Amino acid sequence: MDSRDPDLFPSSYATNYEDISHRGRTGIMGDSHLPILNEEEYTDDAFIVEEKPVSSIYKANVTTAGSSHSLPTTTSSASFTDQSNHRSSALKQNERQLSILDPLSDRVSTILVWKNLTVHARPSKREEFFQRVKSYKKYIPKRKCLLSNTSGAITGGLWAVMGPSGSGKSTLLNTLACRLDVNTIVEGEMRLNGAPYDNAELKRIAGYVMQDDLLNGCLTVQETLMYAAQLRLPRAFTEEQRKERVADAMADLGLSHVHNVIVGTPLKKGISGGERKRVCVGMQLLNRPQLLFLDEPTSGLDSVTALDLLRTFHALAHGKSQEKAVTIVCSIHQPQAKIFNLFDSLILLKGGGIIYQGPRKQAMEAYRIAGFPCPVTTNPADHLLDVITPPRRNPVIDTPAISLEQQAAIDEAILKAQPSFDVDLNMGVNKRLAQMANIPPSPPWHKQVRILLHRTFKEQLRQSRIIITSLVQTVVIAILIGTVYLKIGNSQKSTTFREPSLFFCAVNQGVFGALMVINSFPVERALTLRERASGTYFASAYFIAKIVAETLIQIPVPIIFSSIVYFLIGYQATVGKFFIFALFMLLCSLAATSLALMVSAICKTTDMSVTVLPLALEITRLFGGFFLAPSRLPTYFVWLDAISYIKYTFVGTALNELSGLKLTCTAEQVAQFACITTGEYYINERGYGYISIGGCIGVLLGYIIFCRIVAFLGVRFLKN
Ligand SMILES: Nc1ncnc2c1ncn2[C@@H]1O[C@H](COP(=O)(O)OP(=O)(O)OP(=O)(O)O)[C@@H](O)[C@H]1O
Repeated sequence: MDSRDPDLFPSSYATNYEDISHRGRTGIMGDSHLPILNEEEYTDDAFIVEEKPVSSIYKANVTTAGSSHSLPTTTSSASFTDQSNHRSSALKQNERQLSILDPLSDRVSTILVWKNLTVHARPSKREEFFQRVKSYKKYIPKRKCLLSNTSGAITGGLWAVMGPSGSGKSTLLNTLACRLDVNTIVEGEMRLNGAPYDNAELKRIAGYVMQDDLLNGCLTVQETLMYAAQLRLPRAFTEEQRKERVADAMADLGLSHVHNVIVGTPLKKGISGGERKRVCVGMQLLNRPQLLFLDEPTSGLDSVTALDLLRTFHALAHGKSQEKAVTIVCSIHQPQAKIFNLFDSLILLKGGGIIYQGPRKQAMEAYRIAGFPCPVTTNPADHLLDVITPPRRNPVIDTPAISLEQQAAIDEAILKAQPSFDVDLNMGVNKRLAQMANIPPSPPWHKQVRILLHRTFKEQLRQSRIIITSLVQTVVIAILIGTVYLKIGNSQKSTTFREPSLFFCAVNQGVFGALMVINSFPVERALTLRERASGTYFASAYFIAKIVAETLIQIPVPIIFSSIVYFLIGYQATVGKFFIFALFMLLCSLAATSLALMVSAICKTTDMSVTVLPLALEITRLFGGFFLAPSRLPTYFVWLDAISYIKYTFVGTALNELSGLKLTCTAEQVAQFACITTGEYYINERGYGYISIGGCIGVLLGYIIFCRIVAFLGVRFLKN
């Protein structure tokens, strides 16, 4: 069978191949008709394809490959031998492996090895339900295979994990970084410098930068890095040393010129996309990790920024000093040629299996041996993916698709064209003690609370526009309510205004705060989850700092509201009663924000939260004690009534205002026996007396504490 056998390559692909082969060969021979190449783009030796009898090698490969339908994995090319009982020969073996795998192996400090790694995803509850319904008694849970029996090693330098969309790049990265979803099952072994590792251990020596850059938009670059340094660096570091690390990270990443610029929010422009990505990397670099995982670092960046960023990564991976060299692993989608040429090594994935692993330059050689030399004018990264990605059938231009057999033969040929190597789990075992010895822990809990409190205050004050707007809104609404019910006095008529005005005040304070929390918390939660995943702080430290800072910032609003409303409406003018009224407004406002916090911590997304919260608010209003007096409430609604914080605010303020109230009557009202002289009459008539003022305060405090505990549990345990 020839490499251009029409059975193996349908017409369109054969033409394509013909073209590839022709151009490849003319390129080698220096055909003068070829376009003059941009030196930076094409000087890489990956493009210089040596002339060899390609077709014979390919022929041998595809003949043995047969017509297998299964996707290839590295196990087909690697023979695994357990050498744990032969330490010295294992070390020699290590060196040999490293020299095959990694051109920079002499300066490697951390080696990550995995063997027979398989990852499955369990079906979601919904999928499982439908599968059960469909198959009834014969139900066998169907798992989706995300990675199938892969083995490999990551050593020093800059690594690219490439592959078609859905091939498992992020899954491989997340598995190695111990960051998989909870619905996944991992089988196989992973070792770091010869020892099994877990998330906690990896956090100490590795960083992970996710695809989307979640950062605090209102902090500057320097502040962002400084807070990260305070939270992540060992407690023995002095403030000066932390500043030095931050300055170092900014210098390494080319961020010094924007150190004072805010990161930016969708409404307020800050640093550029590439700079945001650098800040994320900088945060991970602060504790000098030996390993850095980056998920799609160039996504969303223009080509110049992407190239610039990758040059920075290349410089970091090849560090100025051995101490500073970081092994960087990036998952990346079809990089441009200049970016591709910056990578030292490559892992090429397809359908959850590894098709190629080793030095980048060698990949082109393997493809050439397999019969697919890269044409000189083609981006090598595109070529690597094009060959392993079967073209889809296109009925419009009548392109026949490649059959599974043909594609499997191509994959097999590429696998066979690579030098085989053994994956030894003991690789790097001799480096372990020197590199991973006791790293001192980061700051204690109370210090984390202090740092986070400082950060939260700073963020809130930077958003002073929101605080000022909320204060202005409070003043305006307080004046409006005050003037609508202006000076109600003590006449018999005043009783028709007193309770509605009290209820309106409770509703106002009980809704305002909730709306602000519901919109902002889900974004903050996502950022917190990410920071905690990097081991930055404890969930409890974050939560306490958040609660304290927000409560302190929230206090002025109900106080200002009460001061305006109370005196404009003219409730009983005694100091004690005013303070009790203001206390109820404060508790009502805190109960509202606590409810909103709980809803958004449980619902997790803004969309879900804004659907659930209005229902909860409506219930608290409906059962607020005003539309339906507590004495007339049907028993089957008692439980809904019990969870309405507005009711306890309203009843509490009504008891406060009506007790001791003296009402005046006209002579006519006395003559008609229509004169009620005390507020207590209304307390009895409406049934407010079933609880005391202290009882209302106690219930509101209990409500606030309960909602905050549930919110904390949501933040602590709901991770996705
Ligand atoms: N937790 C999961 N549950 C179910 N399926 C999953 C899960 N994680 C990944 N997958 C599936 O596994 C396959 C590989 O996903 P992965 O995100 O690793 O691919 P990728 O190569 O990074 O893709 P892309 O380049 O498009 O981001 C996809 O088909 C994806 O839908």
